[in-house]
Amino acid sequence: MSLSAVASAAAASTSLSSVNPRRSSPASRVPAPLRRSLPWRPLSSSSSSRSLLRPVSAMASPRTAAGEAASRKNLIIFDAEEDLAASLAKRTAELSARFAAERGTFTVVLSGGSLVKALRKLTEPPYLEAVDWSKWHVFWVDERVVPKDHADSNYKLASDEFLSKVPIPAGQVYAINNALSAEGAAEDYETRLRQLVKDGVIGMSPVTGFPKFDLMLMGMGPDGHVASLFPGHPVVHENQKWVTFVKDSPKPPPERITFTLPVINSSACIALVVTGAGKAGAVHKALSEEQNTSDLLPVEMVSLQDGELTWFTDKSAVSMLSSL
Ligand SMILES: O=C1O[C@H](COP(=O)(O)O)[C@@H](O)[C@H](O)[C@H]1O
Repeated sequence: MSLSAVASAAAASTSLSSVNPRRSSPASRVPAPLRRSLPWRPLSSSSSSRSLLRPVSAMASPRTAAGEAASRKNLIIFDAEEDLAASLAKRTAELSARFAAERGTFTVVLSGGSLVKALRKLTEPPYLEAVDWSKWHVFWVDERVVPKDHADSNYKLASDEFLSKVPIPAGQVYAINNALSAEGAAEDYETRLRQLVKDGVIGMSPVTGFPKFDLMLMGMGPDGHVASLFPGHPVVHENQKWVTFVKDSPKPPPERITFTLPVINSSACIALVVTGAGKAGAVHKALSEEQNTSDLLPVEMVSLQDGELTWFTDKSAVSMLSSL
């Protein structure tokens, strides 16, 4: 798929998005080559370097359950990682202002990995001065059970690249207790989350009964894993606990704690940052229409009950999506 194909898909859909979907199916108005396998309806295309797309209503698809009607999914494709980072910073700052005004706090959940570098523009003007960092409460969607100064620590990565550069109060940064076993650290983290819900720092989803974080900033591995929920691992199906653990992660280090899918899926907003050709296969499986519901990757199981999931991608990551 060339960029021009993406751009023309976006151009086609810009006019489509003005059509009332109740009167006319957007998909039926897409030019024939795009129609058959175009699950995403572009919202706008303000420049050749960006395409903003939203799934057609049918994308809420057979695999979604009742109650997910309020969920929204967007796909943004950037020419350059620099543009992605700028857009991610802008979106995060907007959400920070919105939730701080609405709730008095902004609960932000970080992953490790490549996501962290994409946050760098938040540490620069205008965001460094404009964001009310005193409202931020920071959590990890997954963490490796290693010392905080270990090269594999997601805390260390975030601290070095992001948290040390912005004035979030230290008491509002919730690292795991790495002195405990994986099981103990998961239990301890869940206990602390429950207390923060009682204290009114973290909201609760009235729909799911799980905590509702304002924004999860997450990456995805080349195998389609999110957090430390790996394909085929039984913890992917955990539906009671808020936080669980693995001791046999296929990606080192083996011992980790992770939010469970019900918690991830109760978020108000998720920004899923996925770049590079190495992730194109998982992106294709997750976003193409040819979905096999019996063999879902963890990323395919990310489906917000009542919130907005936005994929921040680049051309390489979506290069196997023939529908664009
Ligand atoms: O192990 C992990 O991997 C994923 C993906 O990392 P990436 O470098 O491929 O983006 C990350 O989201 C997760 O937090 C981390 O523990």
